[in-house]
Amino acid sequence: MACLVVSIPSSSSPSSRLLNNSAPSLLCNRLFFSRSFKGQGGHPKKAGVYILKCGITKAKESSSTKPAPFISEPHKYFDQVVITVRSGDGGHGAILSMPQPNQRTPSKSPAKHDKERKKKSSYKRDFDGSLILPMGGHGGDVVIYADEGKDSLLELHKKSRYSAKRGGNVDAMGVLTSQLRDGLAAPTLRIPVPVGTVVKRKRGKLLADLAQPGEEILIARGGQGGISLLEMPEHKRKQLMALTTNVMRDDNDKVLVLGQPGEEVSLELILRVVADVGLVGLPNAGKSTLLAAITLAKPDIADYPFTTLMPNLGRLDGDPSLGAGKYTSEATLADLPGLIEGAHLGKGLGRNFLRHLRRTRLLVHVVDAAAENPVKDYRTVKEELRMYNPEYLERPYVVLLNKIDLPEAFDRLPSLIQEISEIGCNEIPSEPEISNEKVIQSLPLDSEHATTPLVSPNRDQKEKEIEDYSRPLAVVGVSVLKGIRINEMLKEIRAALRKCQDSNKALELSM
Ligand SMILES: Nc1nc2c(ncn2[C@@H]2O[C@H](COP(=O)(O)OP(=O)(O)OP(=O)(O)O)[C@@H](O)[C@H]2O)c(=O)[nH]1
Repeated sequence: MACLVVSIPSSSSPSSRLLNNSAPSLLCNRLFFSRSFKGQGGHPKKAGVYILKCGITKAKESSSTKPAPFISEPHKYFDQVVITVRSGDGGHGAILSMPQPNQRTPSKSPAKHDKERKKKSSYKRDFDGSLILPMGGHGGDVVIYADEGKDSLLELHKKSRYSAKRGGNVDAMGVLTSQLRDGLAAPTLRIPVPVGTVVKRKRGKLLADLAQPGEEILIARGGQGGISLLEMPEHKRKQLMALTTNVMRDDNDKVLVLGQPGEEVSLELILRVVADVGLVGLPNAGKSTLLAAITLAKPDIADYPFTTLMPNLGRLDGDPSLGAGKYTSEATLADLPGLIEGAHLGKGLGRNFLRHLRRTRLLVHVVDAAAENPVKDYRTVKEELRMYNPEYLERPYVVLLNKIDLPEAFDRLPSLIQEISEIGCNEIPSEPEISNEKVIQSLPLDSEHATTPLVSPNRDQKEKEIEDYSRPLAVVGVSVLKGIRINEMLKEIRAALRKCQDSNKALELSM
């Protein structure tokens, strides 16, 4: 039995979570673990080391269940993948000859002659009487479509090549008969991706933005099936060429008999979450708790930072007080992983996720009001948003001062509300500067991969400070965990959503 001694800083830290979660699944087939904690002087709970005892077991190799490829940092992969797709080759046609009249029978009975004539006339013919010869089947196309049932691109990492089937060949024994059919066309290979997936050629141009469920794009067209040719002795050719277009003239014609090859395309798929509202804040502020409190989503919640590794989505019901108009106040909320200082440069988990705010129309800042300096935290997040994309600061937003069930938060709530409400200028942009479409169009796709922050071409924006952008639409003290002032918070979020809708309508009218 071998002993593996591992120093684990804290049992609840992300690193130990990674160990707890991933190690057994990686190694259990071969090893077993027993874990004990040795603190200093044998005292439990003091700084020390974990001893992992591992031994080799005779784990059964399951032939049917292959171990899934290990994805060590799923958050880095859930929204981006490179795949290669190939459409199917076309099926082959055939080189055919006309059936020979039976030479052994010296004289044909009239009945037999009639039968043969009928047989000849039952060949498929075009409107001008020329023969239609069978073709090889069309190779399978490759289509990518937006499927509401998918929420990440993780699955596509398990398989990086997708090939459609080839078309069927003309099934012939070399002789033209009336039974000959075209080769079977191969089915289209349909690859589902989450709604909000952007499809690009690898290091190339944008092909599609599949922002609506069911939207699809034909990525690679299957190869065309080969045609069939009639092989004829020279002396009969003249007469037959009048009857069919596909009479062989020379060896080069044979090329047409082979099905055309399918196309191979390397693609980059990038997911941009589609949500109306983006929840932003430092790690541990309570974003996931908020999502779980007001929607049916079940995000991971824990008291250590970066519990959220991938954006979680939840659906906020419409406001019942609006009666029939309630459905206009429904919204999708996205809980993004916590941002930290330097997120726009890729620190923490930030940069990968900042792009998921692009399609949102309202931001909800969640601030831990019990933290040491909530105002500084709030500014940090705003600054990160500004550095990544200044247009994010032009979106309407609401600030939630969370955890007011804790006395340290509750006592300073009035002063915090006042201080945060006053950060920014009073004017609300006279014309709505952002619509989702406008934002998406204005952002170059290359910025997905840029290592430097995205800088708007607008010089004014570049020079603007946080104070130069508008103030929050509302600042609300709340405890999402204890359910304090939830209704007031929902009222403000819905009012802000309505405002966004109104300004989008105004924008549409002005265009
Ligand atoms: N006392 C109190 N604790 C809260 C409240 N809301 C959230 N928490 C706690 O704060 C911790 C962090 O909450 P999360 O919802 O995971 O925070 P998050 O902002 O999603 O964190 P990341 O995933 O790191 O971005 C958890 O232990 C929650 O129980 C609240 O209103 N009051």
